[in-house]
Amino acid sequence: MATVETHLGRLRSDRERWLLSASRVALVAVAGWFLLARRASVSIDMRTQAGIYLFGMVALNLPYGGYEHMSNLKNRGVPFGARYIGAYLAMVAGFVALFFTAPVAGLTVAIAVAVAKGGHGGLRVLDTLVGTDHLRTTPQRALAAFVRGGTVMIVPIYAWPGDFAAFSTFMIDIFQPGAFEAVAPYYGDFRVALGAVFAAAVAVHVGLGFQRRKDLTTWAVDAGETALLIAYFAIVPVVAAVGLYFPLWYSMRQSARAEAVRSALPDPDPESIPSPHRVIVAFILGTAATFSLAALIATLAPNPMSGGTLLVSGVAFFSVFISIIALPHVVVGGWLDTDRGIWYTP
Ligand SMILES: CC1=C(/C=C/C(C)=C/C=C/C(C)=C/C=O)C(C)(C)CCC1
Repeated sequence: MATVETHLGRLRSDRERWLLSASRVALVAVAGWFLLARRASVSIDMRTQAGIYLFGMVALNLPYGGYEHMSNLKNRGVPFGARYIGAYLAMVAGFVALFFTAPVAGLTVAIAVAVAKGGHGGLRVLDTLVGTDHLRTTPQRALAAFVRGGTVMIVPIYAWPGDFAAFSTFMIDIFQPGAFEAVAPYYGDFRVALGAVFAAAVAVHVGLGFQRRKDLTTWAVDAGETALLIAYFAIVPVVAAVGLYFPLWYSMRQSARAEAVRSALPDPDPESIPSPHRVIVAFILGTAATFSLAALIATLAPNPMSGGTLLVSGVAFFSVFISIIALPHVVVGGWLDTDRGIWYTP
């Protein structure tokens, strides 16, 4: 039996506490390993990084996304499910069209999706499991989400410019070979300007949170985790860093949040629990739709092997693909569905 303690008005079980701690320990361990490796002049090559990314994102993180949809759509009736899936597919189609017609804009949106997902998802974990009393207004919450999510992409844009630009090129080349060249000369200035905006955002977020805190712990956990994420993305090479962040941090913490939400609700009516065969059919249909979409994009795109080798091209292709299916996940499932969306917090 998990012991339950009241913390800032929230309920946390041992398992939820364990998952939060495990996500922090995992990031510290990965960053520590890369720090030691660098000191010992051991560098990991791009093939290994790409293998880590694909394992983390495809084998570990993708199934978690499927689970989020399943639990979100469970028992919500056919009209709701149809509207949700309709809106979802419309956004997917729009984003695919954007990549084909304006891939630089497509890449920009993909980066924004990763920031939004890490940021808003992370904020909801804090809401449920830690407390966010230090974040009083909507603009302050938006700033908190920007800072948390910004660690995932903005810190690597600054800390790993070579690899970031190379993979940006591969992602764009899938659709229009050579199109990155038009913006490549601005990367250096953009990197410095974005880095400065981000540093200012972090300072304001941490400072304002301290000023408005009710309880020092909540603010300290937020500030400490922000510092951990910044250090992690600055130390760990970008491809391995992103590939491990989503399964080890994002999904692990969301599953702790989902557990807390579930245990805060009354026990479900046994009649409303879907039968195993419906769950299995839904999972298979979801998997088939996901893989068919990937196959369709790979078939239609002029240059799906833009990175040259299988693993490097796989990272570029999967990053485009996961962003395409994650955009409606964030907008439809996360922002529009305020009743029981993917980041629902009671
Ligand atoms: C631009 C760029 C990248 C982009 C990755 C993206 C955009 C990942 C999106 C992930 C999402 C949305 C996951 C959701 O669960 C890499 C590969 C890190 C390499 C460096 C350059």
